[in-house]
Amino acid sequence: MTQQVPTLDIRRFATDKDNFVAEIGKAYTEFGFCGISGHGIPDAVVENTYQAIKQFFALPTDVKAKYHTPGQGGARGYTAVGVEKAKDSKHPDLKEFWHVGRELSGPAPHPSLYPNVWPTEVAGFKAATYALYTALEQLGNTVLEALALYLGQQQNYFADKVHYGNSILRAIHYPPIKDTSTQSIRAGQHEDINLITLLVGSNEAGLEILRRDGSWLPVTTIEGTIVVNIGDMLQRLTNHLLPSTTHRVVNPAGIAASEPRYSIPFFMHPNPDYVIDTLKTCINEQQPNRYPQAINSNDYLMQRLEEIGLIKKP
Ligand SMILES: O=C(O)CCC(=O)C(=O)O
Ligand SMILES: [Fe+2]
Repeated sequence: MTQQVPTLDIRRFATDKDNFVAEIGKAYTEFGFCGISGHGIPDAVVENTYQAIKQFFALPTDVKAKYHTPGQGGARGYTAVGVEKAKDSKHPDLKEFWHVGRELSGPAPHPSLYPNVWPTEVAGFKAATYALYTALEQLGNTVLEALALYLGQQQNYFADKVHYGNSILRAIHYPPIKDTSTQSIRAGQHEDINLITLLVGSNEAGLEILRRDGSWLPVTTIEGTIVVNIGDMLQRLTNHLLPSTTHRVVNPAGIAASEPRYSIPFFMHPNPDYVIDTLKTCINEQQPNRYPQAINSNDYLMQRLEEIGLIKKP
């Protein structure tokens, strides 16, 4: 039987907690990925965001370029095709994207929490995308509660570590592929940097994860499922108990190459001044601490953004 990334109904976290926690832990230790259904995010919240981002990406290149802020590593607003590449890859990804960050009600608790920019050309862009940001953050908090229990911590372990996290909603447009002889792919193989990623729109073909035997497994889920995967920060915190699984987005074959693809990952980050120090519950004689040196999460992020071409080395 071909293996599949499992899908779990998040409502069971309230009704069947112990089993749910065991099952989600098993899914992550095996795959680093899990589909989440029963999340209650209305279709309209997702659909409104897709409408808004499709309108934005359809704007002329020079209009979109106005929304790129130099020196921020693409943290907010627009990043053009050809800028981001996977770590260790020679070829840039075939994608452009827009980043929405946290809206702050007062002064920024950390300088990396930049203000958002919003495109004036698309009516309702902020309302639509920020509604999705908020909904995904809430779902992410619930997934982190389940993972905290799996890791032998209090359910609310992550709450005060993410409440002003520098989380980012990334709306991605992979344009139709005109040059089918290109060496680039839509998203070169990589691991996500953050704690967890919640991916909306993964029911469109193309996403694949790397299995331990070296094969690529397509992630196929039914519509409405949100795929949630572990990123490098959580892998590091858990001493690789929860693996940050390598994944990529491949170019479609044949006629499908002329179709665009859209997807919306939400990269959930800890507070920028949170220090990632390996959990004691994840260290033992068989699994000695791989990271005896703790690291500030914003410093870690900066190192990683350099590797993928989003910020220049100082
Ligand atoms: O587009 C997708 O399905 C995945 C994108 C992704 O892996 C990323 O942006 O980190
Ligand atoms: Fe990714």
